[in-house]
Amino acid sequence: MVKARKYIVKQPFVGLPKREDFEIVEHQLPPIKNGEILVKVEWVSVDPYMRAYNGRFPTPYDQFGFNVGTVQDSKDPRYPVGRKVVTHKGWCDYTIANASSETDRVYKLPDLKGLNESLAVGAVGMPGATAYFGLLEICKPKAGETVVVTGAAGAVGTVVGQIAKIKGCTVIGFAGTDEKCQWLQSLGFDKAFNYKTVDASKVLKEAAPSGIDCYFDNVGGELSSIIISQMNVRGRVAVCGSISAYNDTSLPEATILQTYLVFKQLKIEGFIVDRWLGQWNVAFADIIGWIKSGKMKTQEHVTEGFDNIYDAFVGMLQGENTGKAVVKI
Ligand SMILES: NC(=O)C1=CN([C@@H]2O[C@H](COP(=O)(O)OP(=O)(O)OC[C@H]3O[C@@H](n4cnc5c(N)ncnc54)[C@H](OP(=O)(O)O)[C@@H]3O)[C@@H](O)[C@H]2O)C=CC1
Ligand SMILES: CCCCC/C=C/C=O
Repeated sequence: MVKARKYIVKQPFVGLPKREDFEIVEHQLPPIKNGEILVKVEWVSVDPYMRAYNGRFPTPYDQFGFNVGTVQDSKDPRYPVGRKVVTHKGWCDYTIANASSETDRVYKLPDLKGLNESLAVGAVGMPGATAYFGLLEICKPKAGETVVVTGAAGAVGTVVGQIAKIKGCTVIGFAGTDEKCQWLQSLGFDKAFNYKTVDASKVLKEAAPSGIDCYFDNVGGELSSIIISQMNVRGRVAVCGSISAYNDTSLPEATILQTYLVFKQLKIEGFIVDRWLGQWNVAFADIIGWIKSGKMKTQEHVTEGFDNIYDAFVGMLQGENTGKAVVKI
């Protein structure tokens, strides 16, 4: 019998999630059954969808999310003891997973070619696949075009901007501090602006005098409306998320964008990365290749310790992370 710990969400979040919305529960894991594996978790991911999806589930529920670990016991020959795996079993230190379960989402750790295993919840995990397919399949950027990405210094945004550079585009990012913006320019972004301090409309007119062709929207809100109002005819918008409003309790006032959508004939498409689940490995292979060849850089904001996952989560929601927010268990 293994003693395990996990985070339970006790009550619906109101505004920014509070520590008392969670409870850490210690429990005995039963012996594994046929088809199951026992996993020792080493890396846990904290992501915005854990906030955004909160209202979808009746409480209490186990906090879901991707993690990376090692198989300690196995009754599934595909996942022998010692095998490194990714699961969607969330914020826990030990867990039992079933690779045949859609919700457990077990898959073998990709061959990272010596890169850090934590990347499997970042650039070589769900956020990397989000950036890859959202940009390439929805925005379809062409060399020479101008791409704007918000949430640019985060897990998804850093990968979006760097893929757009690899594809020969001019890339403009928006992030929440001057330090993040300087770092984005060191990654090769042509321009990066602190959305908290600049006049976004003005800086965009200067940085993209010929207009914007593609917009990868991670944040929503007025910043997105300003960007969309400066797009070129037949521009493409990939709506990935709206983190600017995840903690809001009521919908903010909206700018009327229909005029721009019609006259500029824009294409706007929301997406969930699961749409390409069967092709995530294609994204991972390309991203690993770009990292290994030096064309793409990654950074992680690492929090240490199981007891600190809540702090890592709200820190990420408040912009403490540059790059991917992860927790080392
Ligand atoms: N559609 C899909 O399938 C998926 C969607 N997503 C979405 O992608 C987006 C980015 O996720 P991810 O890269 O994991 O997270 P990040 O690593 O970018 O972390 C979240 C960041 O959001 C920024 N932020 C917080 N509040 C605001 C605000 N009011 N306005 C603008 N930015 C804000 C902060 O950076 P800063 O300092 O710049 O403010 C913070 O660091 C989210 O909207 C998420 O929901 C993610 C994965 C899959
Ligand atoms: C279960 C993995 C899919 C996460 C999609 C995220 C959407 C919004 O943030």
